[in-house]
Amino acid sequence: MADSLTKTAHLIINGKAAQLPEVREAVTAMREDGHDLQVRVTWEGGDAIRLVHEASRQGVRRIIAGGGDGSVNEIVNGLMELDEAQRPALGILPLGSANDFANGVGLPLEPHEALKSALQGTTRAVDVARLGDDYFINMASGGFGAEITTSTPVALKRLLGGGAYSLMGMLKAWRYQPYLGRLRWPEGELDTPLFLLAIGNGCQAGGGQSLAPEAKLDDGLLDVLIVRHFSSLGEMRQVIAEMDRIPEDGEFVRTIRTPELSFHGDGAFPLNLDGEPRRLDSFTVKLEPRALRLLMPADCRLLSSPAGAPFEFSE
Ligand SMILES: Nc1ncnc2c1ncn2[C@@H]1O[C@H](COP(=O)(O)OP(=O)(O)OP(=O)(O)O)[C@@H](O)[C@H]1O
Ligand SMILES: [Mg+2]
Repeated sequence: MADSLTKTAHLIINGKAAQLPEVREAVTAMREDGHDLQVRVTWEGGDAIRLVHEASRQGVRRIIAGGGDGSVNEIVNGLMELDEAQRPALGILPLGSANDFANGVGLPLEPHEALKSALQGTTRAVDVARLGDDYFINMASGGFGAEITTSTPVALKRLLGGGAYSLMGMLKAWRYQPYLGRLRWPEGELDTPLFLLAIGNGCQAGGGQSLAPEAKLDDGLLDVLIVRHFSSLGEMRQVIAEMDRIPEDGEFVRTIRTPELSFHGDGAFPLNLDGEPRRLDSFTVKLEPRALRLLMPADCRLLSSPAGAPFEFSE
């Protein structure tokens, strides 16, 4: 254990956040505690993946992602390109504006606590979702969910918070159209005009919106939220009421749990992977069960079984 604490960990940090005094202080404090923590800074998108590969070639077994959900997503993609046996464990130093994944997992947000938890915490194998060649660890949100998580998070907050009248006006002004397509999963299918689709490995997106409140990171299942298109204020009130309790089979809101889900649409469907925007006609999301070891506090609420094990080097 003492031996493992002296081994190198890499903090790969978004250049935007690298000079924050509290980050410097946290790194210094961890080094004073005896951790061999090296820092790598990104300049632009794509750097983090390259730095993950470099770290892995140097035999680094722990990588800490310093940044927001986009940085975590990029580092997860870098890690998933590596063979599972060589794949370093992932810790998170949340430095984004939303930090939906870190918040959902319940990771400490204060830099010193976050680094401490990453370097001294337990490691747990968690599922990672894959869509084509892209991985995501937290959530894919589609339809209105994708529009709002990229452009106007305020709108989703209004929907969930009950500001129906203003939202309905806004949707009309946008000439809001439903997304047509068919959802398929191993146990069923659904052909319905969609308002919002959320595919959760983690539980929240869009800056704290709990779209998959029951999601677990290690259950081999995606928690899918399907919200059917609505066209009147009365229907919207019903949607809002249902979003409040997220039923399994409501009039507009439906939830399913599945290891795999595909969507075949009539046109380009806006989709957001961990906050990164895409437009796709059709796609399939599959889980890679327990493919990544996450460094986290032992009592994480997103795990289906409670106890974690202290980080051990496998070599
Ligand atoms: N030095 C840099 N300056 C600006 N952008 C960068 C830099 N390095 C990397 N990036 C890009 O910034 C993107 C977003 O960063 P990140 O997710 O860390 O912050 P954020 O968007 O503020 O966080 P959140 O998604 O939690 O709100 C990354 O995916 C990466 O492509
Ligand atoms: Mg799950």
